[in-house]
Amino acid sequence: MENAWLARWREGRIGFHRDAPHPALRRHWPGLAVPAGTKVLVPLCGKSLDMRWLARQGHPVLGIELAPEAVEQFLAEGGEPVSRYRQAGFEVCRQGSVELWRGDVFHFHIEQAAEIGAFYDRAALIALPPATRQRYAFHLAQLIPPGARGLLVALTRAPGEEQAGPPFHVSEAEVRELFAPNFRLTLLARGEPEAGSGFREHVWALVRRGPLDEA
Ligand SMILES: C[S@@+](CC[C@H](N)C(=O)[O-])C[C@H]1O[C@@H](n2cnc3c(N)ncnc32)[C@H](O)[C@@H]1O
Repeated sequence: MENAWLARWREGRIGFHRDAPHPALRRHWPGLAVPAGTKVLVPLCGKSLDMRWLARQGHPVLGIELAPEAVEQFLAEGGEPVSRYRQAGFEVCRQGSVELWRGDVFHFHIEQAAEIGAFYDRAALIALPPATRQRYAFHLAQLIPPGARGLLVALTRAPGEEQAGPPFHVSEAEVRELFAPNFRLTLLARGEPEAGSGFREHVWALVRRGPLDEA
């Protein structure tokens, strides 16, 4: 069966896309104190302008995205020259200091992740169905070195709507359960319910634990 996200991109059903960098990124990224020059992994990146914002803060960015439309639209909207090559089964497109790896995030492995030192997940975890979220949290932990930090913007749905999705309702308890084995978590902010949808975004800071860093 075709991944439902590919159909969404083909049909232009991308209500999740924002036409400006996410306020939570602008507000909370500086507090993580990730040094400029640190490469930031952006899993399930879509064509998010958050990647350009991160690049402007001096970070090389590595986005991973399944949908060719997302990648091509991002590059076209950037308007800068693009270089393309294939690596490890991915089509990699580089524009300025942003590289987009087109393919399945679960096929992206540690050998390709050598330089990554931080991450940013907005609407990646919550794009995945329950069983896949466990796999994602574990996979992310494999790609991120001890001490690396990241921001996670998750989402809850209005009471009574929790079974719908995507985007999926992911409670605070589930975020803790998924990530606590490998990350230290701090809930930074609980957003207000969005008018109409009732979606609430929650912002978390995560730090990858080292082997001696007890839960
Ligand atoms: C809810 S959107 C969020 C996009 C982006 N983070 C943003 O904030 O606009 C989720 C994205 O994940 C992509 N996606 C879904 N499954 C994926 C997978 N297994 N590997 C890579 N990308 C995937 C979809 O195509 C979609 O663009």
